[in-house]
Amino acid sequence: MKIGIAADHGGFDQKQELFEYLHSNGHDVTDFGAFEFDESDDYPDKVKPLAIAVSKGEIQKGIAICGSGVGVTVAANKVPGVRAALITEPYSAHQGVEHDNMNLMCLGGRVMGGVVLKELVEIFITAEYVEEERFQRRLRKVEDLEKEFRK
Ligand SMILES: O=C(CO)[C@H](O)[C@H](O)[C@H](O)COP(=O)(O)O
Repeated sequence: MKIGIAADHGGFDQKQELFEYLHSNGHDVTDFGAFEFDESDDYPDKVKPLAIAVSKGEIQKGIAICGSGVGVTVAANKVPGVRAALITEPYSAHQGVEHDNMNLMCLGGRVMGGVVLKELVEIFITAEYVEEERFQRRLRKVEDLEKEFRK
């Protein structure tokens, strides 16, 4: 499984730490930037390459971090095929994958840190989508929504 990670300035330090954590634990993880701290960078620019890679299926699990986690969530969900959510606690980190096939987990670097972030990442990357009819039906409806409003 390929994992991708990205952050703006609000999550830069946490992104560096999580990349090292995942890499040193033997995961296939790609850093999509930011590659240096720039307090004037903008979250849509920073999450876009990761969201595109998730959309193309090049990355199976994406992790995006900004200050609150809200900006990267909003931006990533504009890319077709991305199912991004802001995650702050363990239940949603696995249920979001099991029920909703969440493929991009968003985190707030200014509201969470350290061990909590690592725990949420562990839960997210180990969770698997459960192919039950009701979940499939709901995801088809999400795809229909996407198609309805696609230009
Ligand atoms: O949290 C964010 C968006 O939801 C961003 O990461 C920024 O931290 C936030 O917008 C604050 O921006 P600032 O330029 O650092 O004041």
